[in-house]
Amino acid sequence: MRLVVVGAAGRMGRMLIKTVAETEGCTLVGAIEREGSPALGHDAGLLAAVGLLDVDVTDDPLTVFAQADGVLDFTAPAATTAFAALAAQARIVHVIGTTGLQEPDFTKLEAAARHARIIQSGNMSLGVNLLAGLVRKVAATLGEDFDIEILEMHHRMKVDAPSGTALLLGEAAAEGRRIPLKERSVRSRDGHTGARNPGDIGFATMRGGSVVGEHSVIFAGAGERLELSHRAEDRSIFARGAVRAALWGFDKKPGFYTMADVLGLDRL
Ligand SMILES: NC(=O)C1=CN([C@@H]2O[C@H](COP(=O)(O)OP(=O)(O)OC[C@H]3O[C@@H](n4cnc5c(N)ncnc54)[C@H](OP(=O)(O)O)[C@@H]3O)[C@@H](O)[C@H]2O)C=CC1
Ligand SMILES: O=C(O)C1=N[C@H](C(=O)O)C[C@H](O)C1
Repeated sequence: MRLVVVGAAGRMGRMLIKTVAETEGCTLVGAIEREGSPALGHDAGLLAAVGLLDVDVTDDPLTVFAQADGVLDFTAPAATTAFAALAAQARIVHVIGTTGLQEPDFTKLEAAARHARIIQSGNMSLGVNLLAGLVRKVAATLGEDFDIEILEMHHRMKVDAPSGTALLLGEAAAEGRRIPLKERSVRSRDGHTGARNPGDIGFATMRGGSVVGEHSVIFAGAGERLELSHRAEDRSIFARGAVRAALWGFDKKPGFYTMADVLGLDRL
C-alpha cells in the first residue's frame, strides 16, 4: 500500500514514517509539511532516523495524494479537514489521529467520507480501544450510584484538552449509561462548584514533562472505587494502529469508520 505521512516532522509524523518503512506491504510515497516548514526538502527517512528513503518532504499534498492509496494524518484540526477534502478528491484512505476536532470539523469529515475512506479515532492503540469496550460495559452494569471521573495526563507540548482519548472513553461511558455525553460532561471545576450532580461524567487534565499518554476511568461508589487505566509507554503503539487502519481500509467502501471497526471490537 502506497502511503503518505502528513505532519511528517511532528512527534507522530516521524514515528509514522518509521513504522511505514518497517511494515511489509507498505511503501512511503510522500511526506508533507506546511509551507515554510524547515523540514521541506529534507529526506523523510533521515528525518525519522531510519536511513535514506528517497522521499523528500514537500508542501504539495495534491500531487502526492494522486500517487497514493492512503494518508496518515496526525496534525491539527484545520489541516485535517483540508486534507480530508483532498483525500476525497483522490478517492483514497484517510487515517485521522488528530485530536481537538470540533462538531463543524466532523461535519466536514462526514462530507469527505462520501468519497474517501476515513478512519478516525482519538486513540489508535489496541489497548485504549479495548478499554473503551470495558468502560461501556462497566458503566452499563454499575449505573448512576457510581460517579464516573476521567483523568488524563500528557506531555507539556500537548495543545488540546481534554485529550481525544479522554473524550472517547467518556463517550463509551455515556453509551453504557445511555445518556448523551454532551449534556452530562463536566470539563472543569473551579471555585464554589456545589455538590456533584448524580450522573455527570467529569474530566480532569494534567500536563507535564514527556508523558506519552495516561488515562484512568474512575467509578466511585459509596465505600468502593473501581479504576480502569491505560498507560502508553511509546508512540509506536499509535503508529502501528494507524498503519493497521490504513491496510484495513484499502478495500473498503467510502465511509466514516473508527478503530473499533478496524479491530472488530464494536460491542463487548
Ligand atoms: N489518535 C491517536 O492515537 C493519537 C493522536 N495524536 C494527536 O495527533 C496530533 C499531532 O500530535 P503530535 O505529533 O504530538 O504533534 P506535533 O505538533 O509534534 O506534530 C504535528 C505536525 O503537523 C504539522 N502540521 C500542522 N498543520 C499542518 C499543515 N497544514 N500541513 C502540514 N503539516 C501540518 C505540524 O507542523 P508545525 O509544527 O509547523 O505546526 C507538526 O509538524 C495531535 O492532535 C495529537 O493529539 C497523537 C498521538 C496519538
Ligand atoms: O497528543 C498526544 O500526544 C496524544 N494525543 C491523543 C489524545 O489526545 O488522546 C492520544 C495519545 O494519548 C497521545
